[in-house]
Amino acid sequence: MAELNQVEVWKRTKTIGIIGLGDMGQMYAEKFSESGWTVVCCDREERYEELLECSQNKKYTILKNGHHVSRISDYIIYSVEAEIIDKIIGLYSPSTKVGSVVGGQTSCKSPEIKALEKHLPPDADIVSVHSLHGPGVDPEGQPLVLIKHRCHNDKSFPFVEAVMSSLKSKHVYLTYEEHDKITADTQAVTHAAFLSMGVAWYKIQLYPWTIGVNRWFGGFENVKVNISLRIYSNKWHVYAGLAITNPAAHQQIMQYAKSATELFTLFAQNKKEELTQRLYAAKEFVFGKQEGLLLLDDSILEKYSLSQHVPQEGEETLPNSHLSLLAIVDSWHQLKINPYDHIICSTPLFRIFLGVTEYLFMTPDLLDKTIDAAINCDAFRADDLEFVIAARSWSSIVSFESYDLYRRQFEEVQEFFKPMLPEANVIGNEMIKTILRHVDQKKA
Ligand SMILES: NC(=O)C1=CN([C@@H]2O[C@H](COP(=O)(O)OP(=O)(O)OC[C@H]3O[C@@H](n4cnc5c(N)ncnc54)[C@H](OP(=O)(O)O)[C@@H]3O)[C@@H](O)[C@H]2O)C=CC1
Ligand SMILES: O=C(O)C(=O)Cc1ccc(O)cc1
Repeated sequence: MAELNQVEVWKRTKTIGIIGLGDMGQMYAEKFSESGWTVVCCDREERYEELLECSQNKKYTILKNGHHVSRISDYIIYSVEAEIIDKIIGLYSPSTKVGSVVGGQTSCKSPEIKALEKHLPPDADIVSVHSLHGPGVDPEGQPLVLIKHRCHNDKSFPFVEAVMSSLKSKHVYLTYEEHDKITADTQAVTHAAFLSMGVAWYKIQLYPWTIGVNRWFGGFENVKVNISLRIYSNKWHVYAGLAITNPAAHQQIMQYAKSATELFTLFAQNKKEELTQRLYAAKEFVFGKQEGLLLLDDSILEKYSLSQHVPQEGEETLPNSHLSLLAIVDSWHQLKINPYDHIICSTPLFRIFLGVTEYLFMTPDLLDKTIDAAINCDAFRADDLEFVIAARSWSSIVSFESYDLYRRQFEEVQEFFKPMLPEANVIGNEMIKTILRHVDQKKA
């Protein structure tokens, strides 16, 4: 990190440029300018007047387009859709200020780095970043990946670090290859699981929180519903981009669908012994060396329900087969991934997903009860079947690299849940805050 004096000099003399003033770009513009940096930004030129209008009380300046931003900025961040990153970098690169540093904020780094190498003038340095959380989460303490890719000037990297320190995030230093491998393991599969739950509920036309305590009730189910709806309240391109552009993610998502299919087949064939052996082997591989307190427990999640129903005495919740959670642990085992290795570079959603699977596998008797429910209780069979079909369908869409189908499937489900999204976001935010606080306390 640079000396304080040096940072103050940079703050007075350097300009930060942001191309793409969507959710993430806007968050960066606000945080950097609030910390005293000079920030200029733009979105598509058609939005210039509108953005000028609504940025009147802001500390950052709106410019007409990426050429205007690029020619005066010392650090330029491209914060646009992953699908168009090559095109946009190609468009504005000729205007890059001589000797500046350039990077991007897309969620998968190989295409971004390739585009920067291909289009930037050779005097520009390349440092890319990735905040591992959505725009609604406070960046303080969250992982922020910094990729020092090409630095002729030894001040370039400390300069970018100084800018980024405005976010108060935890800096994680990786190469772009390491970044993409890890985020395929963490983000892409996590999203595949919750996206598949959403499709399954949509296909059976069920708002899971509306059917009383009989099914989809309790802490686990709150996590599934809240996180799934949280993903569907975001923009489709964020999830499509990070899954489709990352080749490592294709393999992971395919394995997740395969694990879900194979476990479901064991349920349907009544093969309890085989199922038990397979899940215990996965448990040993993933959680065998875990000691100490669990990341999460069911009781802290119980209050975050979208349901208005107050449980009455004598009302019992049927045990769920938790296929979506069994399948993730099985796929970690099949791919020999230790999810704890990635916690340093993980998103809140991944930590929550790991927390609930850990709870399921490590709480005495819970896994056995779940296996028993999967084999002997058919209350969730139809839902599980829809889940398997949904997981396979997402896996095909991603491996065929179809942005169009991804968008159509995502938006169909988004439309179904639309009336509940604002409320789900409020509850989901509270749940995430509590969980993160809880996980931090346990880690401490
Ligand atoms: N949202 C999240 O949770 C996170 C997202 N990311 C990544 O950050 C990037 C941005 O995401 P996010 O902010 O959520 O997405 P948004 O869609 O909110 O923002 C992207 C913005 O870039 C604009 N844009 C498109 N073309 C141009 C152009 N030629 N010049 C200037 N602006 C342009 C888009 O306009 P238009 O909509 O009209 O196309 C849009 O406003 C993505 O690559 C995403 O993967 C990273 C971490 C978290
Ligand atoms: O936490 C998650 O997985 C999210 O859904 C938010 C998100 C989306 C894209 C990113 O590149 C980083 C974070």
